[in-house]
Amino acid sequence: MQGWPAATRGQVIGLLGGSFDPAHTGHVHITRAALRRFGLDRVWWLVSPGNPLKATGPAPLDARMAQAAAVMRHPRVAITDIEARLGTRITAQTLQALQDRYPGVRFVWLMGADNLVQFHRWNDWRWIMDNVPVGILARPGDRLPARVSRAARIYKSARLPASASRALGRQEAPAWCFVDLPLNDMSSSDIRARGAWRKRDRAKIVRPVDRTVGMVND
Ligand SMILES: Nc1ncnc2c1ncn2[C@@H]1O[C@H](COP(=O)(O)OP(=O)(O)OP(=O)(O)O)[C@@H](O)[C@H]1O
Ligand SMILES: O=C(O)c1ccc[n+]([C@@H]2O[C@H](COP(=O)([O-])O)[C@@H](O)[C@H]2O)c1
Repeated sequence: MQGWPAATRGQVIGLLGGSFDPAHTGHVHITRAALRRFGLDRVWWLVSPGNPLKATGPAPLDARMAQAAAVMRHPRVAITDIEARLGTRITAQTLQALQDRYPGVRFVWLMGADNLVQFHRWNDWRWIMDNVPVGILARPGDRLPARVSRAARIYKSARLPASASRALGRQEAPAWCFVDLPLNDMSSSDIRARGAWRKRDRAKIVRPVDRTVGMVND
């Protein structure tokens, strides 16, 4: 979307950061689950200029934004290039900038279980835990490793049971919650490995690379 998404005081906004290189049904699936399970008013996708821990850069931002907008169509979900606008790619900095820009709005950081496994390698990851509630969504292969990850162990006492997940956005940080959900095994790296993304003229792709997307969005 162009410009800054609207939000009003007291709203709970889930932030799903990602390379989205390309976006796929797994992203759609967890976004819809997050809206429901974490009681969110909105979800904003933060299409990243580039993951600070990945050596190789993603496809051009415009192409990833267009693909993401084609895949994720939902009245309560906005596809944004907020990090490019802010000039940030480190999540802690992005969150701090958003808190400054949207006073009174409650943000929840969303991520798949694979990211919890290596969360302790992120820049200022403890700042994130201490300042923003975190919602974790199950991902094939990563449910168990996530639960025993370093971040999960260190912040064990801040874990909210899944039965209380809808309260996550109203909790004071540190608070995190892991929810199980029907698994979706899509991944961007698989799509890239199949040549279904990078080998095309990415700037022109505006339709979903995965035909099941229509069903998921219905
Ligand atoms: N199938 C999935 N199930 C659960 N979470 C997912 C799934 N796909 C992506 N995610 C989560 O969505 C966020 C953005 O993911 P990202 O854009 O990196 O896609 P990806 O498929 O993980 O890409 P790659 O394969 O290149 O690592 C991350 O928090 C990731 O954990
Ligand atoms: O801030 C960090 O150090 C950091 C390290 C790794 C990943 N992230 C963010 O995590 C999100 C998921 O990244 P990715 O590449 O797995 O889609 C995306 O918003 C990244 O910017 C952030």
